[in-house]
Amino acid sequence: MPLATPDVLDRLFAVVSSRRGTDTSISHSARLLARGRRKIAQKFGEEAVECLIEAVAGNRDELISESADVLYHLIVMWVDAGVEPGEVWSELLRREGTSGIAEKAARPRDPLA
Ligand SMILES: N=c1c2ncn([C@@H]3O[C@H](COP(=O)(O)OP(=O)(O)OP(=O)(O)O)[C@@H](O)[C@H]3O)c2ncn1[C@@H]1O[C@H](COP(=O)(O)O)[C@@H](O)[C@H]1O
Repeated sequence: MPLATPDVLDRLFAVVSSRRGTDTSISHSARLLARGRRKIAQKFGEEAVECLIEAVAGNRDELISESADVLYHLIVMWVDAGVEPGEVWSELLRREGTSGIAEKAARPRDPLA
């Protein structure tokens, strides 16, 4: 049994990638990928909204479950867009140690603002 570590995201990405172009009657990922980018984006948006509803309601267990749905649908979106998980991990690594407050303060000022 694999460990419950973030490696599960890399494994999930590999499985969803392998489903592209396969039988849509046995794979939900294959079905979603076949339905196209707009549907994939719509499903991600729906899952994100369900997730935030549980967060606001303070439903901890449902928040965990909906978070897993969001991550699955985000990964389907990456597969469709040709984004590799490592590219996102690299972006997170690049940001590591930089406070969001400091990053925002360092942005060029909009002269029209
Ligand atoms: N993590 C998930 C996962 N999370 C959610 N879902 C499915 O996402 C679907 C969401 O259901 P909805 O009714 O909201 O969406 P829908 O069926 O597209 O319906 P409509 O919105 O079109 O009406 C359900 O069928 C869930 O089972 C997932 N399906 C698959 N996985 C993982 O992906 C792997 C590959 O799955 P398959 O591609 O199905 O083999 C699995 O082994 C799992 O590890």
